[in-house]
Amino acid sequence: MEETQPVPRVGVVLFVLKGKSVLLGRRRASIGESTFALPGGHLEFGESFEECGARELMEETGLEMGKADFLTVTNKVFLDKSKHCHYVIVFLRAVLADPNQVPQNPEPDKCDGWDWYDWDNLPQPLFSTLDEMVRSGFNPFPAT
Ligand SMILES: Nc1ncnc2c1ncn2[C@H]1C[C@H](O)[C@@H](COP(=O)(O)OP(=O)(O)OP(=O)(O)O)O1
Ligand SMILES: [Mg+2]
Repeated sequence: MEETQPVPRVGVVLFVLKGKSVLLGRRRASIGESTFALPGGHLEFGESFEECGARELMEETGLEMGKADFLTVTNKVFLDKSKHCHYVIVFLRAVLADPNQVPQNPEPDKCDGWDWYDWDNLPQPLFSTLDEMVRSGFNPFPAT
């Protein structure tokens, strides 16, 4: 019988910025359980990064994405207790279409809820990839 080899997948993740804050939610999922993470998910066949980001943001938070820019990309192998997987993760910076929108939690099985957190006072523990970026001095805000 032919065995399916695991392959790398593409994730698109958003730094949604509002003033000096970023949108984070506490994950309820196999990878990064209980950590604070950015909204995002798997790139689907035929999607642009922006389309994927806007779709995942709507599915996970009910928020409508406004302008988005490419920030960076990482190549990450997760050796989680429950699951081993490999992602190329594309990070975008985005703002909301309407800054007064309030995040909802349409997928309570995947997230405890979304809120805005001051970049200078982020909650702990952060999702591993985000934690590594913050520790390395990464800053998602546009240069002023
Ligand atoms: N905040 C994050 N920082 C870095 N990588 C992330 C982040 N969020 C997700 N990823 C990476 C690792 C995840 O396993 C992968 C897919 O995202 P995840 O949120 O687990 O999928 P999903 O359930 O939202 O996607 P789908 O709905 O498409 O199945 O992307
Ligand atoms: Mg997700």
